This record gives sequence, structure tokens and C-alpha cells, in this order.
Amino acid sequence: VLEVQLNPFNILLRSVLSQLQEKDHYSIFAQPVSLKEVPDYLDHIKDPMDFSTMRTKIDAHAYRSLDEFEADFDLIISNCMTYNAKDTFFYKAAQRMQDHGGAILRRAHREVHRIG
Ligand SMILES: CC(=O)c1c[nH]c2ccccc12
Repeated sequence: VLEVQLNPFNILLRSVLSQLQEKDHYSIFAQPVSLKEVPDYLDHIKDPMDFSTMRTKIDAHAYRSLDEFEADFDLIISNCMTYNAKDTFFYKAAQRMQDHGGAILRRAHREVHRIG
């Protein structure tokens, strides 16, 4: 719906989400971890999160602040670093995403203050 698209805060959140996803070259954070592939995942991870879920939450106006959006981003990273051992491809991808994401979110916080 046009209203969902037009509000400046939602536009900013979608832009930040796209910038974060650009850093996820192998799309390992793009969709929920498959419970078919990983049947025990929910035994270890109580609050799964992924970028597609974040996009749905943006469209549902579920984020009242950039801090709430950032908390879900941090969840993606911490879940991945909890479930996967340090020497794995996934854990190392989460570290890189954390570094790239930090810079993107710091710039976004400045933007939010600018648009008010
Ligand atoms: C982001 C993450 O932890 C995973 C993303 N895809 C996976 C497949 C098997 C186990 C873990 C994952």
C-alpha cells in the first residue's frame, strides 16, 4: 500500500536493510534457518531472526525506532555466533556482517537525527 511505502522512516529502514543484505554475499542471513535442514535449531536458539522477517516487520510498522531495528540485526548475528562454532564459515560470515553492519547503522542513526 502506498502509505506503507511513503513514510520517510520506513523508507530509511528499507534502505538500511538493503545495504545490510548487500554484505550478505551468500544470502546466509536472507531467510530463516531451515528447521528441515537443522531440526535441533530451536533447542539452541530461542529467538530466530533473518532479513526476510525484518522486511516483513518494516512493512507491518513493527519497528518504532532504529534501536528496535538494530536489536533484530544484532539477533541475527548473535544467533549465528551461538549456533555455529568459531571456526565455521557461518561464524566468520557473522563477524564480517557485524563489522559492515556497524558502519551502516552508525550512518543510519545520523540520518534518523537529520530527518527527525
Ligand atoms: C545463519 C545460520 O546459522 C545458518 C544459515 N544457514 C544454515 C544452515 C545450517 C546451519 C546454520 C545455518
